[in-house]
Amino acid sequence: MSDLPPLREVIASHDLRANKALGQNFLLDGQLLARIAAIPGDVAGETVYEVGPGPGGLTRALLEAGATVVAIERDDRCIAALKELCGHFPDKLTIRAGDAMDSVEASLGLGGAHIVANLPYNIGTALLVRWLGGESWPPWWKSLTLMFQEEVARRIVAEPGSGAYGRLSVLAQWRAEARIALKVHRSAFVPPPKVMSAVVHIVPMKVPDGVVFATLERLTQAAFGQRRKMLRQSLKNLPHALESLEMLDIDPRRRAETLSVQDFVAIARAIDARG
Ligand SMILES: C[S@@+](CC[C@H](N)C(=O)[O-])C[C@H]1O[C@@H](n2cnc3c(N)ncnc32)[C@H](O)[C@@H]1O
Repeated sequence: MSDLPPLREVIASHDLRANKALGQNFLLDGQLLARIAAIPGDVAGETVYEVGPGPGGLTRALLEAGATVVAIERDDRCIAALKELCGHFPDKLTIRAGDAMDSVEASLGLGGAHIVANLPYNIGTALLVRWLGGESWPPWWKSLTLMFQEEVARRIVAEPGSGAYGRLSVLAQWRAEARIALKVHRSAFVPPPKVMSAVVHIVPMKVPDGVVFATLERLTQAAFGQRRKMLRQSLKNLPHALESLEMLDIDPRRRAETLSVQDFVAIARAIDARG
């Protein structure tokens, strides 16, 4: 929208100096923001839930792509700036002031929404695990398009045998498809963070039968909590785990990082069948 003030002007007029404690690293490059907004596909007519809109750069890009946006922001200084944006997109933007960690998303009427966020790094992983968790699948969201530190993004999409493969890889990949959609150089942010970033795109897939999320969570926590140890050691306190390995013919001398996502699913299913 041509009559929108430049983001730098919004930041100056609302005195939005970046607050480190809130993980504030803003994106101001319109072309880059449009590329991120396009990652979920065509969002025209779709609802997008955005966490941490800040001065509203990504929010603008999503609105310009035709989405209806519900955004939650914790920093009151940003709320006034975002309210101005509402005036440019009547009925298309809803701003919630509050903490995304406390937000009861089910009450926001977000069913079928895409989640798109340049996340504050301190809460990114916790929110991701929450969105990936839950017994009901497919989830209420249609896709996740989330900015992480590149190292975390690599863990989410990692394959077995790599150093990055771990609990987050299994939780993200057992019933969803995860890929790195875009790498973002640290210099694209104001102020630049110390490390590089990447946008991960996650789409739900069919859930494997007979597996409970909580079991998979306990299993991956135990297995990767002591990732250098053999499974017979790391899983010895998890009820039914060692019998399940035996039943599945998985060598208990193996280490967690050598098991595929399907192996973890099979072990969790066998534990649940016994429990
Ligand atoms: C990395 S900045 C991204 C800002 C903007 N989306 C952009 O791309 O320029 C993260 C934003 O999340 C907000 N934030 C931090 N913790 C939050 C929380 N718990 N709930 C909601 N928003 C939060 C910050 O105030 C900040 O605006």
